[in-house]
Amino acid sequence: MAMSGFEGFEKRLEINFSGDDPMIGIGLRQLEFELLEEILDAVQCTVVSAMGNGFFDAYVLSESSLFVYPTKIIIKTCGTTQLLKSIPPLLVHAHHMGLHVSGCRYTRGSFIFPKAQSFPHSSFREEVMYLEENLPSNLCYRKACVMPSKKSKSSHSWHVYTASDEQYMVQHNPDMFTIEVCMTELDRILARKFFRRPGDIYSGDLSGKEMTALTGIGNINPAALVCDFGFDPCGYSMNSIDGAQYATIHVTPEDGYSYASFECIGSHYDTNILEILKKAVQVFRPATMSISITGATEDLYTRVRDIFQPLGLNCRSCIIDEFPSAGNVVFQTFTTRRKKAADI
Ligand SMILES: C[S@+](CC[C@H](N)C(=O)[O-])C[C@H]1O[C@@H](n2cnc3c(N)ncnc32)[C@H](O)[C@@H]1O
Repeated sequence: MAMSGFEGFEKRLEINFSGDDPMIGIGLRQLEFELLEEILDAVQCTVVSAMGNGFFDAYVLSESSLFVYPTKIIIKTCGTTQLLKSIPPLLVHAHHMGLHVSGCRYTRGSFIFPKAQSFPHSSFREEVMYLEENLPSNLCYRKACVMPSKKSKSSHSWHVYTASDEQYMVQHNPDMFTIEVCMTELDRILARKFFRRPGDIYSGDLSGKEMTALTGIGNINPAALVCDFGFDPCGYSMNSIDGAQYATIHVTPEDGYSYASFECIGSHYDTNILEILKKAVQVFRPATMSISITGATEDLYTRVRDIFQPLGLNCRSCIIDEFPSAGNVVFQTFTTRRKKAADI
């Protein structure tokens, strides 16, 4: 942990694969646990809890989450983890299974403690150089961009890198989108629910279950299965699985650098997703928030913006950029009325 505090803002890496393997129905899910541990070792985090269904496996990590689908892997890590170092061992193991990379997307917000990060995360420039050096040359459609929250010098930006090959451009499903919510300055009373009670002797699993119930996180999507973990003395992580779709929440409740994230994937035909998003934000009532949607339509990001107004969270900036194979990435920032737009 940084001397200054825990870095809640996550780095997120999604890698898509393709191949002629007859086992493609299982694909990356065949990876033995020891090999997953080896990949996570390079990142400097560990598995603390796991579950799966017919579609994918979901792991809660000591620093955020890992999702393994047959041809897609998503790793999200916070703190001072070195997420991009997962790429070389992951590509080696995938290659042994007859899978090759067809698409990659790396995203993150602005770190609260950027100086605490080490190689290859000391700057976005360094991250992009590392990605360029470690991804195969068939990913010829590449783009890196920092999306600011304001035209002037901004304190919060969304960093996006995408790379894909011809095949991924064809296979990519435009009906799906990813929502990444980063919340800071959490309501202090609500944040306290993510501290363990002094003297409790619960395991991380039991503590997580208690936090899920106490905070209302368990009601966000009653149809989903939840795997949760409560850290000691504070902090919380959960993954939920609902068919082929996941959602994940991570909480750093410490005052001064409180942070929570919510992420889910959705389909443009799924009308329930906005209600889920609204419920997730209400658990934390942040004073500042950013929402990034990859694969967004105008209808979707407008509706997302509008659901938060009744909660007192006003949209302060909205920036849109197009990425090959990822479609539109829309980055919106919000603050409560009591905060001035100049604060973000
Ligand atoms: C892993 S969790 C959730 C991370 C997530 N990215 C976030 O901050 O939203 C981080 C919280 O758990 C606390 N924590 C306690 N023990 C920890 C451990 N062994 N590893 C990581 N975090 C731990 C941290 O102080 C922090 O409040």
